Amino acid sequence: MTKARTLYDKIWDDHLVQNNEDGTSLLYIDRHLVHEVTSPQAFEGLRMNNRKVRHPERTLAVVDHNVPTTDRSLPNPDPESAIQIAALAENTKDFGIEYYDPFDHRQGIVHIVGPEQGFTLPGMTIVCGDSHTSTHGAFGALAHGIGTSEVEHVLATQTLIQQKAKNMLVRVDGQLPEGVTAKDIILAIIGEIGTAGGNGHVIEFAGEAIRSLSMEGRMTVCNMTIEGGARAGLIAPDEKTFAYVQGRPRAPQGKAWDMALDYWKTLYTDEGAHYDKVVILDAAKLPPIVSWGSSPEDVISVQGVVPNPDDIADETKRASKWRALDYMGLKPGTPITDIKLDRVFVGSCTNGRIEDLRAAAAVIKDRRVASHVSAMVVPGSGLVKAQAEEEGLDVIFKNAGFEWREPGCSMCLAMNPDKLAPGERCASTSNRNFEGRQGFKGRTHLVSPAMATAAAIAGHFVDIREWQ
Ligand SMILES: CC(C)[C@H](C(=O)O)[C@@H](O)C(=O)O
Ligand code: SF4
Repeated sequence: MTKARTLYDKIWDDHLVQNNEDGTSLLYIDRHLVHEVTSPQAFEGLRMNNRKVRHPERTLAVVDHNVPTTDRSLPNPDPESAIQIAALAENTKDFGIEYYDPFDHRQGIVHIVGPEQGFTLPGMTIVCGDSHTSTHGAFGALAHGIGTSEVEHVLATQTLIQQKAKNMLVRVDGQLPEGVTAKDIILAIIGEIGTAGGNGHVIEFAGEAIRSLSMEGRMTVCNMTIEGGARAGLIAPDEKTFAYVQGRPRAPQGKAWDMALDYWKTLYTDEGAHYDKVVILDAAKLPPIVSWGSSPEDVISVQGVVPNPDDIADETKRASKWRALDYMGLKPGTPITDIKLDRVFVGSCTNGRIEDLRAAAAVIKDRRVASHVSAMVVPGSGLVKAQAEEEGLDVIFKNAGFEWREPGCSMCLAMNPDKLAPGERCASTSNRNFEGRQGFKGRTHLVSPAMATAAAIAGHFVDIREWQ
């Protein structure tokens, strides 16, 4: 009998080209996503070595981090960004790679575009010079971020040198209460395991609560796996996955679809397979979550209070959490619902998909954004934007006083004109809250789309479970 294997083991084995003497392995890479920030030097390297892209048809490029989310027919206000975008256009043209430019209706955040196009498929190895490539693990693909020199390596060879990670299981049992979402699941997991909890592991998410999530929700969970320190996150594909993929522009069709499906159905962890680490959570006990500090592990229930770092035994950790509170301008014991906001951002590759925008819009019910709050909704892609507009969500947002923008990374990170001013406090549906992430001295609280929208209207955090 063959050894019981995890889903990670299976995908790894199916892509292994060779094991090297130094303990590393050469893996075949099925799909390579490229964006403007981490690719320029890689293309430069190819030019210098007179090399071609090995498989242009397995490579897809899109611009996202540097694009303004306002009218793009105007010149880019940031010359550096304009150079970066022009470089991607030129590189993809020179090397024969498909590229979605800022005016293409398919343009958007790379991790939203891949799945939308059916470029992301179960069982594949997927890389991108971007840490949140873990998002694609929601399809049962082994997907992880790589550095710029590795981007060059994959462009040139369609392979990657990797060290096999350990297997970790995070099982979320039971059903989520009303108002509690995929975002709260992953924030709770990171709160539980810490930002180093997944170090050296690939995390497989399983359990009833994960199975019950839509593909969008699963992507939210896998997106933030990287914030838990893991190499990648994985969810075994099922009927929901197949239904999402079927009919997408780059998905297999006809006989190829049937063959793919047969293979995809073998992608699950065998009974009795070994995990090096196991964490179990009960979904029914999860509240809506708000981050209070400058790390995604600094999380608490919306019903809680800002914790007191003096309660932490470890001196270094205590000092770092005091520093976080100082940066955030918060005092221990303050109820989370007393925290007032200046800005609200709904978007990013964590929560910029259609389901997220629907959840946000549903909270509004003819109310308006509080007068002291400035709020914006940034669809994750042109296709998400078009779908939302078809459903009239843009009108709901605009009538409530939200800005409705063009797709891109936007205020998830301060690499384009959407930034917090120093001292501004933001409820954000993105994934990172470290110092300066959304702008110099900006203060970020990570929350779900419904929580962010309710906070925009109330002007402070509210418990979405009590929202009428
Ligand atoms: C700019 C890019 C390299 C970066 C990443 O790797 O994740 C960005 O997308 C982020 O979210 O911080
Ligand atoms: S939306 Fe944010 S997290 Fe996602 S790729 Fe862009 S910058 Fe990175």
